[in-house]
Amino acid sequence: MDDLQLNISVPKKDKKKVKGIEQNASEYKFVSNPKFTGKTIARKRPQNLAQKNKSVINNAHGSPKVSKTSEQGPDKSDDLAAKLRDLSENKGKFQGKNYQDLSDNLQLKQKPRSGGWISSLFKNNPQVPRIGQRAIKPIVEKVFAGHNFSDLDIHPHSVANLQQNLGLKELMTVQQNAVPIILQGRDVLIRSQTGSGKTLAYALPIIEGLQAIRPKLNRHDGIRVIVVIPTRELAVQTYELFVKLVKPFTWIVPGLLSGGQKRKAEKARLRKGLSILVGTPGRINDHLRHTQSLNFAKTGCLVLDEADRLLDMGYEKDVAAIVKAIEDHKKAATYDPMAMIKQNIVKANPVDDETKDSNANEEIGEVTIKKHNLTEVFLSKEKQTILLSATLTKAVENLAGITLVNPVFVDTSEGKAVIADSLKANQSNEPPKKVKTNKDTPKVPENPKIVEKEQENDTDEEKPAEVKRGLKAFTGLNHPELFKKEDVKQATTAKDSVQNSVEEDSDSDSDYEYFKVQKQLAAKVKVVKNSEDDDSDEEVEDTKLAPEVNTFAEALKTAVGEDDLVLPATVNQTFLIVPMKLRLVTLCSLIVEHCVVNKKGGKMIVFMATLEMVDYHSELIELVLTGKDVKVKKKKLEKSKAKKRKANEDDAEDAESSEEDSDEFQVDYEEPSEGALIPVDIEMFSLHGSMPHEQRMEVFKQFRAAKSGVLICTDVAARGIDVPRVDLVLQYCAPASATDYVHRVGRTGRAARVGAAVMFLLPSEAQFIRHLEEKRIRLRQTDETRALEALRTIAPTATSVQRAAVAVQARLEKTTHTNKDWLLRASRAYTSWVRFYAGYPRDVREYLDSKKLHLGHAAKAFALRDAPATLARRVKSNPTNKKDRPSNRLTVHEDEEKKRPGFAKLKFGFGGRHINKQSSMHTASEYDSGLPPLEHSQPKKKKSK
Ligand SMILES: Nc1ncnc2c1ncn2[C@@H]1O[C@H](COP(=O)(O)OP(=O)(O)OP(=O)(O)O)[C@@H](O)[C@H]1O
Repeated sequence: MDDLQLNISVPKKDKKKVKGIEQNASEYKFVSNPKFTGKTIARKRPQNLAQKNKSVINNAHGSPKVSKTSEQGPDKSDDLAAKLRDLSENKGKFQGKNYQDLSDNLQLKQKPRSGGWISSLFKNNPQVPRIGQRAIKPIVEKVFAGHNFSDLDIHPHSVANLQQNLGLKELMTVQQNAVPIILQGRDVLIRSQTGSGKTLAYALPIIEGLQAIRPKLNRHDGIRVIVVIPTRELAVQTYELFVKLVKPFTWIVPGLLSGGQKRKAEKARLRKGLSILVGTPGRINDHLRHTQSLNFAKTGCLVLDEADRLLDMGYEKDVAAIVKAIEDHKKAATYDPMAMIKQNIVKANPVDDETKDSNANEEIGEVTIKKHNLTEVFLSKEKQTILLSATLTKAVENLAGITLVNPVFVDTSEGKAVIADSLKANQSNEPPKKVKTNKDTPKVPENPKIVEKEQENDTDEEKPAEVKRGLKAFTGLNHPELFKKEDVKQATTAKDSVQNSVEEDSDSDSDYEYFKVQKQLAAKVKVVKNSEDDDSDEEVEDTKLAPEVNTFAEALKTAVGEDDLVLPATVNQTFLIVPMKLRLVTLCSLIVEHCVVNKKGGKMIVFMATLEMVDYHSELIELVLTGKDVKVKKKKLEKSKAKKRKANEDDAEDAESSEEDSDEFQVDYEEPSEGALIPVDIEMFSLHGSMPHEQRMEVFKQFRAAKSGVLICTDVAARGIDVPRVDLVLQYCAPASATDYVHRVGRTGRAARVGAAVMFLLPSEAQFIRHLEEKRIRLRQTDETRALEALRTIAPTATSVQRAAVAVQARLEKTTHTNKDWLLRASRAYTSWVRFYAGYPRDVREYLDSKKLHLGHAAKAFALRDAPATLARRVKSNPTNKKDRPSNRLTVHEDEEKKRPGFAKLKFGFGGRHINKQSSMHTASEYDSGLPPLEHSQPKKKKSK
């Protein structure tokens, strides 16, 4: 263990360096050890060394003695004057206490028996490397399109509502490109950068499609739209947008199912009826299993927002189950009076195209409102699917291949496929086009109306039957009434033959497999149909109809293969290399600088790795910087303490030993010479996935409303959330992937606003920048020498930046060592981070290598003074430290499976439960959706004889 202890001594040969620092005390610099190898550099301190090295000893009478070390210093008189001033300012503070004067002039003292290891904040730090910038040309996106909402073919009430209630007039690029296509009822995959207005790009046409349904919808008509979203906060935000958009159309009712809430209330809401359902996949699935009134027979549109996240969080089964439920419910809905009436009317009054068009439109005053194809989709048994994300992955490509039929790919980044249409290639019978450069990009008419018109022609005139069949691969085959009789016959024959061939080797338990089979089936049926239509042209038709060989597939493949990431050009991206020991004080400094010094009223988000880190850091920083005690959190803590006390009645003995432990941590601490820190007014917030639902929602609401403040959070806040006025994103812990980096940074600089993003890296992590550069992300290194300057604002009596930093660190450590609770929280945060660090995904592990961590220095970054092994033992041995396991939304009991007839069975996990193998260790608890928790199996009691 010796090699993990921290060194407090100053070896003689280092003294020159120390003096050098003292000389330039005003010019702050990280002191580095140039020979740092990333391995342990500290050594055990001989017990008596501290005494020998005391430079300023304040004896019981307060008379300062100057040590040899300081005598040798060239700026002796200055230094002495500073010390004398300190002494007069802090009269009496040092009575009877011993302080060392090392490189940073101040040291914390600790009882030798609690490990006896203390370290200097500025000593033995590894050198901060300079990372030059490579010539990377980031991809840019034009955010605004230069058109207005009134240019779209949408209801004037919607245009007015957007302007009056949302303050929106000009269209964003993604909206201009995507709205007309969605109004066409086409399946779409949309990729555009963070904060580019994707939510409105799908919500607006959906409302447009729904409001045109006549007779008007009512809430009992069933759920028409399902929007699946990975996190609760994003679900709430999206739901709120729908609420705003339906203002002019009060008969459309949006609803929210987001987990964490009482099932009973949600059930009641579902019974009352909804037109649009926004929810997290786990919760929707939960209701699918337990709520009889939830029915998707009328669902005409499915939106999968943050599609890549939905998949990499292990939600793919939930998503597949929802898609399948829509399919099953539609299939099961044999009696549909509205559809029958509509069909009969059509049969009785065959009309020509012109009359049909005029019937389809409605007159409002002098304006004629067009009925779009999407409205027809809502009235049929078909379904439109929309996938969205700012980042694409192979998994999204697979999902698109499985769920989208004859889709359109909208990518708004420069030089990419603006619109790649799977039907366009088929029509022209041209080989698939390359979409890498502007030159090769499929031509898109500038006016969205033209796009719409062209597509109308494509679908309505040239290939209506094909579109009808192809567009809805899953629903069409199961709803023969949509086809002519002969089509049905062929479809059924083809279906049978494909089904037979596939059933043998398919995994009938897997929803995902089910969709693959369905997709194959749909493609094969199309081929069969066409070969019968024209035998001689078989080969050509085959190529034409295979959805894989088209512009869409090529464009998507290229986009995924290139793996380039796009960030708003308005965000100034930088990184700061901070030695481990200085991380916490540097964080405090940046918070003070951003919220107090530079921009009064700055609003920032700080991303940390684990929920334990979030809890601990937010409370600690709030207490140290503002002096405020967090009452709510304390209450929560007391509650959980009481609960634990009840549960552990027989822990009296352990409690006693814990008391002893806390004694051990009563550090002989005194304020450093700088005296008390000046409290500043900063509002702190914290957010993570394991917080109680109400608290989580309240924090989100408060932070959104706040004019300034700091939100410390995990990646639960990295996706989609749109908090106004966030002007700085700070990544305190490196992200698990370049994609996560993009989404975290994307919380600022939204809708073309200016923002800044800073990432903290350890010296050993510096090469992570190269990894980001490979994805065309370019960052600039910030000068670390100024990073701590803001601390002088809160420690104004400090004579140097270093002194201020030590004073803040001292206060942080003092707070952490006040009592057992604090220490446990710190230890938990520390161990959770170490564990997290060891679990970085393989492709970033070479840059974020846990073997290069200095665990002793890391303890300092958690304001701990104890050796890592002691901490780990403490955390492990404390019986009250057993955390409640987060409820696992991926677990479903077998008896629940049976509640909904026809619901697909999932694979068996341990102990008769179904467990999704792909649940990610990094995110599982963050995205809990409220399903019942795992029950711990009780060990069988031995029968007493
Ligand atoms: N036409 C518009 N003009 C101005 N602001 C807009 C417009 N459309 C949307 N916005 C605003 O842009 C912000 C970002 O929108 P949104 O949350 O939909 O982005 P996003 O692309 O979904 O981002 P992310 O990928 O991070 O989820 C929101 O504050 C929204 O109100």
